[in-house]
Amino acid sequence: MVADKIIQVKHVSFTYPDSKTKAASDVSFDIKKGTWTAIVGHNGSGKSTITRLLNGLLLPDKNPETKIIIDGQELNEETVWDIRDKIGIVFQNPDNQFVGATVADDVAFGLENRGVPRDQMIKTVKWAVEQVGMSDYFNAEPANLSGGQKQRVAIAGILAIQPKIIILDEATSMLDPSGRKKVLNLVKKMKDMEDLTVLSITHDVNEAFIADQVLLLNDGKLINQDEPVNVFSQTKLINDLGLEEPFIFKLKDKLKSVGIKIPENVNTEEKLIEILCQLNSKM
Ligand SMILES: Nc1ncnc2c1ncn2[C@@H]1O[C@H](COP(=O)(O)OP(=O)(O)OP(=O)(O)O)[C@@H](O)[C@H]1O
Repeated sequence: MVADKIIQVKHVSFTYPDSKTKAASDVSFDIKKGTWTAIVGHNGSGKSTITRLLNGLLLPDKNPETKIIIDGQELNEETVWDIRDKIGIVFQNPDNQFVGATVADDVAFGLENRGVPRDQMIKTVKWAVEQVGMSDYFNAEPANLSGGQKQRVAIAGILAIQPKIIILDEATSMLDPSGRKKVLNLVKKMKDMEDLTVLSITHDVNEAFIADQVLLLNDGKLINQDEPVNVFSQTKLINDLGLEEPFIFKLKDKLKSVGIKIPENVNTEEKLIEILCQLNSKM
């Protein structure tokens, strides 16, 4: 394995049974360990298909050049269970991911399944619930939590089993702005602390903008792989694909239209606020 590449996808295609078109078409990409990658594309562009291929739920079309390597292991019938253990997935609907009667039970579920000894399980559950800021709800019923809190508990369940990769499959799309922000901040913190590799599948360009890299899909083809600022500054392509520009780009355009020019390299809200404050103090 090339040491820092945790995911290697080479010439992967996939055709659903009875379909004439490829849902993934000769897709190749690498993902570095400890980074955040956003997979972006319109409805039906192949985002979920790629994720299902990564954890072996779908098998690629046969081709001698095709390879999926996860954490040094080539995905095949023998390695698929090992590889699934390395990947935790948070799904879109917070209500569909609970099995436990309390938050603690729920977070313990994956550990129980793996036969983790009780003492260690109690410690790990406490740690994971703390990490996501839900200790006050340890014995609460998941049904009584808000959407954002439910997603944080789902993340705790994943952290408890210590995966190498976490996939957010539209995990924030049903949350309000505050819940969304809390979940994304949490994932960012986890990425930095636990050296997790994050993949988020999203329609939300602002969520994709905080990633380290973006994979842009269209009709099953990977059409761009780059830093978010480079991907989203191709405005025509982004609009042609039916995606929006990130908020920060729109704001810079608006400021420009009223005569306030913001330097090209200012692409975060924090930097923009800093520049506007500097301009304000000179007025
Ligand atoms: N089970 C299936 N059987 C047949 N075709 C499918 C199946 N699932 C998806 N497809 C087709 O494969 C293509 C890619 O679908 P996929 O779900 O991967 O896209 P997506 O980008 O995740 O879409 P969305 O944003 O709507 O979730 C689409 O044309 C879709 O209609």
